[in-house]
Amino acid sequence: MRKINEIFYSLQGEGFHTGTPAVFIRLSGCNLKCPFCDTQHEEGVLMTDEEIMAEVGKYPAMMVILTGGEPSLWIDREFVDRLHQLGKYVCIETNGTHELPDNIDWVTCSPKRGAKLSISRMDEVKVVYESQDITVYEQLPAKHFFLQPCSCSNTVETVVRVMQHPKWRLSLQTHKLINIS
Ligand SMILES: C[S@@+](CC[C@H](N)C(=O)[O-])C[C@H]1O[C@@H](n2cnc3c(N)ncnc32)[C@H](O)[C@@H]1O
Ligand SMILES: Nc1nc2[nH]cc(C(=O)O)c2c(=O)[nH]1
Ligand code: SF4
Ligand SMILES: [Mg+2]
Repeated sequence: MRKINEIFYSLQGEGFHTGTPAVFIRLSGCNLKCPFCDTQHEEGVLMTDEEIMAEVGKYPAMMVILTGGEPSLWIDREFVDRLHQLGKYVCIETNGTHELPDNIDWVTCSPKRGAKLSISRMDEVKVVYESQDITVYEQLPAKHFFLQPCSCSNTVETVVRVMQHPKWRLSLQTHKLINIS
């Protein structure tokens, strides 16, 4: 059984896959308490993997995004395999503090200040911009680097910082801009 906060169908709003239809599986619970966190994830219902797969199977999208809370605390290789058996491409949104199963297709790592990283593989880095030094993240082993305004509040500052550090690209939370989930 896994504690599920919500399963919903939307577009990936952020980062490299922005605009791609995806089923989101939001697992409940996190090991961090980021002051800016935009997600209420503590509530949830226990579901079997069969129930989760049945819900995911209702939607036509190929992409599944595991998020939370911190999904790495709650998922394993077998869970990812089951999604693969449904023909899904499995992405994860993680703070990077906990190891991941090695069969995930796409890893989005969003490092948090003061939280030590424990993962060695990531496809994209997505930093929530709070005026911190972003160059410390530039040695991470990712192909893509995104800087994301915090709660859509500091977009101009984020644009300026990206233009000063062109290794980075702007990630907007586009779902918030168009009022979808
Ligand atoms: C809610 S978190 C869940 C996954 C994981 N715990 C993590 O932090 O990566 C999903 C994404 O939203 C980002 N995020 C959280 N609060 C935000 C905010 N207020 N503004 C912009 N991005 C935010 C996180 O950094 C992460 O990239
Ligand atoms: N549309 C949409 N895209 C997202 N990308 C990452 C999200 C998350 O909360 O992890 C998220 C979300 O909550 N909604
Ligand atoms: S790690 Fe992610 S889910 Fe956990 S508090 Fe921070 S932003 Fe929210
Ligand atoms: Mg979100």
